[in-house]
Amino acid sequence: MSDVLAQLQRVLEERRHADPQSSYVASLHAKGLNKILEKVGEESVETLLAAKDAERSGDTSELVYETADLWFHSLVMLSHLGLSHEAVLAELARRFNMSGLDEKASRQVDS
Ligand SMILES: N=c1c2ncn([C@@H]3O[C@H](COP(=O)(O)OP(=O)(O)OP(=O)(O)O)[C@@H](O)[C@H]3O)c2ncn1[C@@H]1O[C@H](COP(=O)(O)O)[C@@H](O)[C@H]1O
Repeated sequence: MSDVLAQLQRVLEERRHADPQSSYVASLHAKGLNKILEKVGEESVETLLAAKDAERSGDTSELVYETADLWFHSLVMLSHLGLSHEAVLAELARRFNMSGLDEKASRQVDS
C-alpha cells in the first residue's frame, strides 16, 4: 500500500499533458487552479459532514470515501503547482518527535 501515493503521483504527472477530453485529471489541469481549489473546498466540506455522520452512526465507510476524494484532489492541486506528496511527507517527517504544543509555543515566542 505504501507506494499507492507514488503510483498515483506518476499518473497525475502524465495527466498534466494529456487530452482533457480523455481524462478527469487532465480536465482539472485544463480548467486551472481555481477549479481545482473549488474541488478541494467541496471535498473538505463533504469530509467534515461525513465525519459528523460517522460520529453519530458509527459507520465510517463514507468518511473513508470522502477523505480519499479530499486527498486525491489535494494531490491534483500539488501536482498543478509542480509539487508532489513527497514534499508533504518530508514536512511530516521533519515534525517527528516535535510536540505540537512545543511547536506552537515556539511560534508564539518568535512572533
Ligand atoms: N483517485 C481518483 C479519483 N478519486 C475521485 N475521482 C473523481 O473525482 C470526481 C469527484 O467529484 P464529485 O464527487 O464532485 O463528482 P462530480 O459531480 O462528477 O464532479 P464535478 O462534475 O462536480 O467536477 C469524480 O469524477 C471522481 O471519479 C478520481 N479520479 C481519478 N482518480 C485517479 O486518477 C487516475 C487518473 O484519472 P483520469 O484522469 O480520469 O484518467 C485514475 O486512474 C485514478 O487512479
